[in-house]
Formats: sequence, structure tokens, C-alpha cells
Amino acid sequence: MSAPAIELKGISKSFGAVHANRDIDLTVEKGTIHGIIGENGAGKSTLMSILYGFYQADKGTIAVDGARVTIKDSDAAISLGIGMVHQHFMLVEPFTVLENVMLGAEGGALLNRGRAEARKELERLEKEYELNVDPDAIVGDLPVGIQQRVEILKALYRGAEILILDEPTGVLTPDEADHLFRILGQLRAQGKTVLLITHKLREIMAITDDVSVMRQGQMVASRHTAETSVEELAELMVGRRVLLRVEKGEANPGKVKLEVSGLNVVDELGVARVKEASLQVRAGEIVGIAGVSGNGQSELLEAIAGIGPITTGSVELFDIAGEPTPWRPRHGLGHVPEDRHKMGLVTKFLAKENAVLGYQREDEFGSGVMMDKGAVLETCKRHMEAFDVRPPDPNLKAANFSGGNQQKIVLAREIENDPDVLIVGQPTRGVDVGAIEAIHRRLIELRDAGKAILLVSVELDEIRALSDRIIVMFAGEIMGEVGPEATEREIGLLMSGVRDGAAA
Ligand SMILES: Nc1ncnc2c1ncn2[C@@H]1O[C@H](COP(=O)(O)OP(=O)(O)OP(=O)(O)O)[C@@H](O)[C@H]1O
Repeated sequence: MSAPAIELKGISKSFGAVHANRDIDLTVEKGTIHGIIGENGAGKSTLMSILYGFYQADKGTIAVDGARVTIKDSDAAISLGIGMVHQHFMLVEPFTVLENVMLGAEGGALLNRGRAEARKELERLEKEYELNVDPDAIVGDLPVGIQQRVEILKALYRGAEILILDEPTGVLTPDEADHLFRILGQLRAQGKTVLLITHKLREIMAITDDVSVMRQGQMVASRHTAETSVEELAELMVGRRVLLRVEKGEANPGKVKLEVSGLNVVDELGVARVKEASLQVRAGEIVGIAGVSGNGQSELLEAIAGIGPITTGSVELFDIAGEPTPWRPRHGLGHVPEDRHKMGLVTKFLAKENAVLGYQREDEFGSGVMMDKGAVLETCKRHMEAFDVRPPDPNLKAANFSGGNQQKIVLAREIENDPDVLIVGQPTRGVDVGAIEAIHRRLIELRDAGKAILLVSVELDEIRALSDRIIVMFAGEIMGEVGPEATEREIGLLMSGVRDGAAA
């Protein structure tokens, strides 16, 4: 048997008081897909960053293909054949695919490779792994799923034998995710090794050979995937049994709180993004909007939140607390944006500053230099406790929280302000199974307290678990409305634009 592709022994890493990794052992066999799972903040990204040379471990050893190595930076990782595809891509958007792939690979053995030769190599890789990417396309024009493939190409071009992917499917449509899994299968078939961080246990079951579980900085278990189950993995991650679907009673809808009538959104290129959308959300109900991402849900959500353009049509709110503010049409309208980095957080601000972002009313917090720092701190502490944000440190920069904990900071701010109407985009993106359970419970509690909730999610399971009514969008249009009892197939047909299939 050949030496493992990777062998970590006793890896520890601290950031100040936070023990992100504690004495971690991990063995990854060559030619396998190895899943790494764990709660938000468990230390998965830190461990992978050590392997990729972004961070240095405080203690422990790394062996690649049986040989002890020191990985002092990402160049060293690349020269050892380790490549990484990040959660947030590191591509230069105005450049072409070919230019991006060549960029930064100019050093070493690739130095003398001319453009024509680079193109040949790129085309070879692209065919071998069924990546389907046009070398001359401008990266900024490509959908995220294809941009991700460019990242993979970039790693392969640099000779990666071991590929690390950090939550690769968080931003993908189901079709794109399936394509990615085919690519990963192809990589394995060619003898390459894949390390996959994901929160989606179904993905772990479908594609990995082995899976390792982290909890609070430690490695708590490793399993052959064939010998475990989603239930066991969820329990190992969180340390208790997890309800994968939260119980909810009948809805008790009251008055209409939000009404959208004949809404059209045409973007700056003249493309109609939302076409004649009309819907209502009542107090005490959750209305879900299902659809493959990119079918107008984001534009609809932003128009309702008052931060995106409306070409024609109207959005009306009824009996909502508070006056319009520069950040939202009404104080009583909560909005969890789909993209926490672009719109939900200012990552270089502290957690406590983010906790009041957009809510910094003078009556509550004062203003400018006179801001009541004590009130801001208390608010943040309260939020952190309610949403189990880890670490519960209001003075940490938002950027230094793990992805899932950043999401909890945004959710806490919008939900704890007691909105009458809450519009939520992708509430559990990047969030672990235990936190999903808590967030789903909270949303149902809000509904039961008479709040009106509009939920947009690309996770069909989430839409079906939470919604009292489900509206399906396709190509900017509302294709139809179904009840929560609708089957995945019925909703799937509407999601692909087939209107009368739902009755079949
Ligand atoms: N640069 C940093 N400075 C301070 N603390 C950090 C830094 N990077 C990570 N941490 C902390 O280390 C811990 C582990 O974070 P890490 O990002 O590795 O978790 P994760 O398992 O990848 O989480 P998620 O699933 O939410 O992405 C967290 O408590 C995080 O706040």
C-alpha cells in the first residue's frame, strides 16, 4: 500500500485565546475523496489553511506522500502538489480564463511556458476533467459555478495532486453541484486526492470515501463513509442528537403585511430580471420562494428590502413599526441579505459594530462619537447569546469569525430587532446542522408570534420544512404556488419552467 497522501500528527493552532486546532491527527489516503465536517468554528478552515501554508501550526507535523515537510507559504504547498479552491474565489475578474490560469504560475518550471503552450495545456486539462470552460471568456462574466471550475483548473495547471475544496457547493445550483461532483469523481479516477469541507451531509454520503469529524478544535472521529449515516455524523459533529427536520404546527395567518403588485425589475443591460411578480405575505405565515439561483429571486428580495431597483409595480407594507430609515423602508422590516459579505456585514468592523449596523437609531444608541458604547456592547452580547455565536467576543473583527458564525451575527441583528416583516435570503448558507436546527426553530417561533416571513432559499429541503406556502420562480416569473405538502418533483418541475406538470 502506498504512503498516505497526507498525514497530520498533533497539529495545534491558537489565535490569541482561541484554540482553533488542538492536537489533530488526520490521515488521508491517496486517490480518495475525504470529507471534513464539523460545527461552525470547529476549526476546519484553519486546519486546511495550515495544510495550504496560509498559517503555520504552533505544534505538530505534516507528511505528504510519506515525507515530512514544512509548508511555510502557499508557494511551498503548490510545489508539494497541494492546491486549494477557496470559499471566496481569488480570481481577477477582468482577465480571461487563460490569463487567470497563467497568472502567478509564471515562476519555476512554468516560467518558459508561452501563451500558446499554456492554452494547449489548459485545453488538455479541461477535456480530461470535463470542466467545460472557454479559455477566452472574461472571468467576471462567468457564473459562479464556472468561476469555481477556473479555480480548479488553476490548481491543476500548477500540478496539484491533492485538491482542497472549502464549502464548494454553498454557492452552486443543484446542477452545478452535480457537475462539480462528476469532476471530483474524475479527479479521483486519475489518482488525485480530494479534501472536501462541507456542511451538507448528503454530499458527504454521496461522494466521499472517508469522513473526519471535528468538534471544538479537535478531531473527534473518522469513518469510512459506507459504514456511517447522516444521523451518526450529525450527532458526532454537534455532540447531541440533531433534529434534521424541525416540527411545526399549523399556521394561523392574519392580516396582509406585505403586498407586492405587478413588480418588474429590468437591469442596467435592459434584461428583465423580475416579470410581473405579485404576492402577499400575511402575519403569522412563512412564504417560501423556491427556485434555482439566478431566476430573479435575489432581485425580487432586494426590491422588497428597498435596496434594489424597481422598474414598475409596487411594494407595500401594512402596519409596520417605525419610520423609513436610510437603510430600510421601515424600521420594522428585517432583512437578511443573501450575500453576507457584500451586504450583510462590514467585515473589517468589530462584531459589536456589525450588531447595530443599519439600526443605529439615535434614540437607542446615540450617534457618531457620542454613540452609547455600553448599549452597543450589551446588544451584541445579547445577540451572541441568543444565536450561540462562537467565540462570543463582541470585540473581534467580523472577518475573524468563521463563515457560519458571521451568518449568525447577521441573523441575530435582523431577528432580535423584533421585525414585523422579515425577509430572509439563504438563512442557513454555510451554517452547521445544529445551528440550522436552532435557526429553523427561531423562524417558526417568529411566525407563531405573528410575524410575516418571506424566505428565499435555494435549498429545497429548507423551503419545504419551513414554508406554509411555496411560490416558485423561473426566469423572473412566478410559475405557481403550492402548499408545503407538494412533492419535490412537483416543485422541481415548476423550478424548471414546466407549469402544468405540477398537477400531474
Ligand atoms: N485570523 C483569525 N484570528 C482570530 N481568530 C480566528 C482567525 N481565524 C479563525 N479564527 C477562529 O478560529 C476558530 C476556528 O475557525 P475556522 O474558520 O477554522 O472554523 P470552521 O470550522 O472552518 O467554521 P465554518 O464552518 O463556520 O467555516 C473560530 O473560533 C474562529 O473565530
